[in-house]
Amino acid sequence: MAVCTVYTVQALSSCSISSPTKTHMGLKTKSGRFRGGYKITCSGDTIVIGLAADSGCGKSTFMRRLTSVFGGAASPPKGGNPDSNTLISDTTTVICLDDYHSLDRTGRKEKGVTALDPRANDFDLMYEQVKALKDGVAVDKPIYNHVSGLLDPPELIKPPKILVIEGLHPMYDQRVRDLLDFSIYLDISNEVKFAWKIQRDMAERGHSLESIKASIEARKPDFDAFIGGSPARCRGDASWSLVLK
Ligand SMILES: Nc1ncnc2c1ncn2[C@@H]1O[C@H](COP(=O)(O)OP(=O)(O)O)[C@@H](O)[C@H]1O
Ligand SMILES: O=C(COP(=O)(O)O)[C@H](O)[C@H](O)COP(=O)(O)O
Repeated sequence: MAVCTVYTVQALSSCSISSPTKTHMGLKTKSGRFRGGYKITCSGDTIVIGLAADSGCGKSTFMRRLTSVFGGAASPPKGGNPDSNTLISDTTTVICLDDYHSLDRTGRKEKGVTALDPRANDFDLMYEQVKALKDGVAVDKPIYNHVSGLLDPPELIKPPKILVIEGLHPMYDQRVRDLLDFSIYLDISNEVKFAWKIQRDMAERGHSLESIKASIEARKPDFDAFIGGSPARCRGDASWSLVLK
């Protein structure tokens, strides 16, 4: 059984959230029914949505599905880096906050920090670029390459109607958190997320089973310190649950 809890933060000044008669955003249960429908209405030009979760919890998968709900199939930037983490549809651009890692894989190893450690992430750049996009200004965003573990040359991101920032820490930095119009925390049980991570990291990122297991163990304390055990910094005051049996 997989248990998925979605926590939401109420909208900030320029936006409002209501439960409409028609579902605009929700999770589909196995029975095919949507639960917890929300309508997001914003007066600003770019709506910014934050999606937080640990590695392997299904953030990218969830966003691929959600972008098609918001309008059109999503694909990586055309003609760009094949290892880009960005997804673009007619209305929505999803950027992965791993692109703001300040340390690459070797750098993290040398310093003895995990990717979840705030010291491995450049929150100043994250804030500047999310703010610029929200203000309608294009940015040259770095790319963290999950295959090589290196930081690749930047890619141009133009301001979309809906900007989704997904990753480990969309709500950790107060300045970034204040830019969010709506935020979601995906809470997936260890059993499920570790199985998903192992399968994905072996198939798509070329990691060995042993190295993934070691990484999972090494990250547990930082998950508790900076994500799962830090509700004020990654979760809101409303909650939304889904149980898959
Ligand atoms: N809703 C789901 N149902 C079944 N498998 C899923 C689901 N979401 C994710 N997965 C599996 O988990 C793996 C990791 O998901 P991904 O979206 O890459 O996670 P994240 O972006 O949070 O690291 C995917 O490759 C996929 O196989
Ligand atoms: O925690 C994550 C988030 O990515 P995702 O949520 O997509 O798994 C990754 O492990 C880091 O970005 C480091 O990557 P690496 O695995 O290269 O060390």
